[in-house]
Amino acid sequence: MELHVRYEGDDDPEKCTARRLARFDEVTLHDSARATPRGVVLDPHAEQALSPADAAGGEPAGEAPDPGRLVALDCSWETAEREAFRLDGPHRALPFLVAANPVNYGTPFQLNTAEAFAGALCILGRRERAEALLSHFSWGHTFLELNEEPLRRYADCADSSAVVAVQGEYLAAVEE
Ligand SMILES: C[S@@+](CC[C@H](N)C(=O)[O-])C[C@H]1O[C@@H](n2cnc3c(N)ncnc32)[C@H](O)[C@@H]1O
Repeated sequence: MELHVRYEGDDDPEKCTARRLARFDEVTLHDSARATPRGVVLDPHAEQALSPADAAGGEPAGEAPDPGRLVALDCSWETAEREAFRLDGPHRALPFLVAANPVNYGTPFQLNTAEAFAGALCILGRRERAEALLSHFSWGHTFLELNEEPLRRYADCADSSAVVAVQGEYLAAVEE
């Protein structure tokens, strides 16, 4: 599965996970929306949750980009408003997952780009690729440990509704 990043460049370049992943040839950076290829866009504002049904790249059967693409927007959370995600392809939000990176440790939903790709890859059944991505970060294994159970359960879901139902259990537990 190809991993693409619309790189905004408004965050600290020293801490930017997308830049680090690009240095290891794990992702391709693009400096405009036009230059960014169509794929499943990881968008926290999206109406629909990512599910294993998106494994074909979010395209109708027979029209999937081979081998499928995931796209993230790497920007600061201050500028990550709905309008910033004008990128081509079906938009999907990641379900309840907790950040493990030192900047946002323990915060649900607010993942960095490496965590977002890794979470998506696990849900889409590509756990080994997720582990490879996270191996470039000292905190990487912690993301998989913290989210072990939800990631396994989301990956067993048939579709987005089932993912949302599982997510509901974690949200209820947090609110207790
Ligand atoms: C806002 S940027 C912050 C990147 C950070 N500067 C870094 O160094 O990784 C994180 C990106 O990961 C993806 N992402 C993070 N959390 C997400 C969620 N809950 N649902 C969907 N995508 C998410 C989005 O593409 C989002 O724009």
